[in-house]
Amino acid sequence: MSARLTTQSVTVRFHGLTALEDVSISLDQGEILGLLGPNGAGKTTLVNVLSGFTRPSGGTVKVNEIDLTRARPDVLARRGIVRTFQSVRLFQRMTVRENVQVPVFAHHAGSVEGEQAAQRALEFVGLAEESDRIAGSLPYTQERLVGIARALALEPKFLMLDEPAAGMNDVEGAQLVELIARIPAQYGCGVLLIEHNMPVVMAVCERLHVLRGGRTLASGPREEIRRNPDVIESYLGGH
Ligand SMILES: Nc1ncnc2c1ncn2[C@@H]1O[C@H](COP(=O)(O)OP(=O)(O)OP(=O)(O)O)[C@@H](O)[C@H]1O
Repeated sequence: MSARLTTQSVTVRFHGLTALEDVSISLDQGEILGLLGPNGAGKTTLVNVLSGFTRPSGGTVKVNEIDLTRARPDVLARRGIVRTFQSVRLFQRMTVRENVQVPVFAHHAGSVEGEQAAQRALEFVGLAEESDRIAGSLPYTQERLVGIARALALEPKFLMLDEPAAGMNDVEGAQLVELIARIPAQYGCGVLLIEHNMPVVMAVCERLHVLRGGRTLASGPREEIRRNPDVIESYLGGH
């Protein structure tokens, strides 16, 4: 059965600052949902809540009917909820392959399946031939691809990508779009994509959820969001 990841009325407060208020989203396996909003809108905080790095002050996180609101990141990863980070930190002296294997082996220590999953992920992101290279010698874009391969090697049901194209040039960004678009078919997972680059978002996301000031501004199919006057005024600015 296909699974659905949801938040229901999630609120996060940090010492008086409300980072998220009453945010409800859903992500189905097999779809790509774009999460948009200006700086400070609460996008990363929502991903932190979904991946267990931040406990919400209110609301729930569920996969189907299973409540995972207070689950730790490793528990969520085992249940197939995996995220990447805005700034990837690789083990500089390890090889590319070892970097991808580390999280996999944390789940199934040293297994053949784990090795195979890491290999598949490296092939998928186009880095199989760089597997034996020392991670510290990789250019920036490839470093970011290793971060995505790491997450994919866990064979997630739900993958959250936090600004994966940040710092890439247009050609690299376009290649990444093509790669992200293939993730649901290849891995059968749902993808939550945080991305500021509007052409990237519009190219790969069927549905969008827009945050502003920690609240939901709009949510719906891409074409509807593109025409939404509130979104145009407050965020898209004519893009
Ligand atoms: N750990 C924290 N402690 C205090 N305030 C925080 C913390 N994390 C985030 N915030 C605040 O919560 C708000 C939402 O931040 P968040 O990083 O989620 O926004 P964002 O939409 O991801 O922004 P950006 O596009 O800049 O990454 C901001 O005002 C931020 O300063």
